[in-house]
Amino acid sequence: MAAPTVQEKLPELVLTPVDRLRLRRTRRPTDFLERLGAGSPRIVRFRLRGQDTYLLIAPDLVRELLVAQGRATGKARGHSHARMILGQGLLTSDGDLHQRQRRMIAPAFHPTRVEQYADQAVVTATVLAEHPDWRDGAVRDVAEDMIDLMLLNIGRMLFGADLTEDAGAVAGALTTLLRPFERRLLPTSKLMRRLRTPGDRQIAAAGAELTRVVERHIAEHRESGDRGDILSMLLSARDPSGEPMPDGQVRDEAVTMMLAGHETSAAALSWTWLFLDENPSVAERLHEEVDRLDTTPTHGDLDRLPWSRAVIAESLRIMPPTWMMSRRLQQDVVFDGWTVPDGSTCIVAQWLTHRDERWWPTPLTFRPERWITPAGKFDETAPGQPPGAYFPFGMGRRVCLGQPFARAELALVLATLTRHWSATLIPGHPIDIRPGTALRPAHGLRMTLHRRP
Ligand code: HEM
Repeated sequence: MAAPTVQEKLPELVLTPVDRLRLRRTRRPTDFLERLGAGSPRIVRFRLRGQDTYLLIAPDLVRELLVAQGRATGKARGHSHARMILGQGLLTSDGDLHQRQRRMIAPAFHPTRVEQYADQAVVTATVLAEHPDWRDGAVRDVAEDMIDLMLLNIGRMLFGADLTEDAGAVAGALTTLLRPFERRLLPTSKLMRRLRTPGDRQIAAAGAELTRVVERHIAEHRESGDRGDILSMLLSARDPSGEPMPDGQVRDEAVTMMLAGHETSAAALSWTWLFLDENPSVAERLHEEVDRLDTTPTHGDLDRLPWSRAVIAESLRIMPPTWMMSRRLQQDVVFDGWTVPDGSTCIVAQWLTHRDERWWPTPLTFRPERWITPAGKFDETAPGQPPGAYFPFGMGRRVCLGQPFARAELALVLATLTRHWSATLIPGHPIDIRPGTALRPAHGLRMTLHRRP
């Protein structure tokens, strides 16, 4: 059967005035996604700020967009705010520039380098585990501590340096970036969006602050030469014609990695602390696994940490730090027999697909055992989910460049910290999500620390 023509459009999901009112009151764009996904459609067409937009929920459609049609898509318009800070870095660039940059940067994520970065992350986590602020009975905002830890990790990995003194600038810039994203998906009025989002000037100021931090590190690297970190690689990289990366591009890539690589990982670990508190038997099995390690784990121990890896995989499934992604079609594409026209925005949402009972039995139950094979190994295909049902790091040409590092880092940091510590949420602490550039706990995570015997 021939695909319907562009004129025979997929019927539009029209939100009722009550829906719109309700959504206007929520701070959570994920509520909007859930409203669109109600009734378990595979694909939904709706109007977003006067534009035809398609939400692809079924795994095969997610794959079709991100993998099969990877060349026929670009980043959606919604990235214009992000470009004010990230410039033409990997996350926000498109086409030939993106491809050239990705090729030039890929060696920085060679497996031997990833091993070094991951082992460095363990060193940083050990410092936190032994920090005087982490004492038995102390109440900490664990989400904040995870942000600080990941900022230290990304600083070491990128600049071979301690980012602590720049933490304020980086965190402030992030917050500024975060707000427009939070409102982006909601069908609110233009006025509401303007009231709730920072102006261009504030965003530009946040970008300038980040530029200052990165430029200082570039200058220091030029003086000291190769330090074995990512910035050294960026400065020494050459394109096929032997040209180095212009300084502005190095800045954009470094800022991109600083932002892409720390908030996501911190969010993943924060939710994991909460899941462990809510699921004592999971925590117990984790403690048994990490107690079997004689010393602090290293990258070489990952095979001995299947449960730690399964806990992280399950956490990334239920609380995916990247909870949705968008693309702009650069040609007509047929999805499920419907022709989606060139120029349309397509959205895929980990928040929906990862939590859909069509592909995940008891989707909201935290069950790390899904990821364990009968032989007791961690395996990402163990749940038997269809391809495209699990994509915390994206898929296809633009799959997360930091993925191998992030997976190793998360499992090793978790193992390192839980060898010495467990944590319980303080009674009455409110739990809600804050879906910004990453899905974070809206009110932080105030937890009591318990030193393990
Ligand atoms: C739990 C941790 C992380 C998660 C969940 C995550 C998620 C993602 C996702 C979903 C994408 C694809 C975005 C899209 O296709 O539109 C992405 C891209 C990217 N990520 Fe990550 N990420 C994580 C950690 C990291 C780390 C640690 C780094 C670097 C040190 C990093 C660097 C990047 C870069 C450079 C891209 C852009 C790739 C491209 O467009 O070619 N990420 N990430």
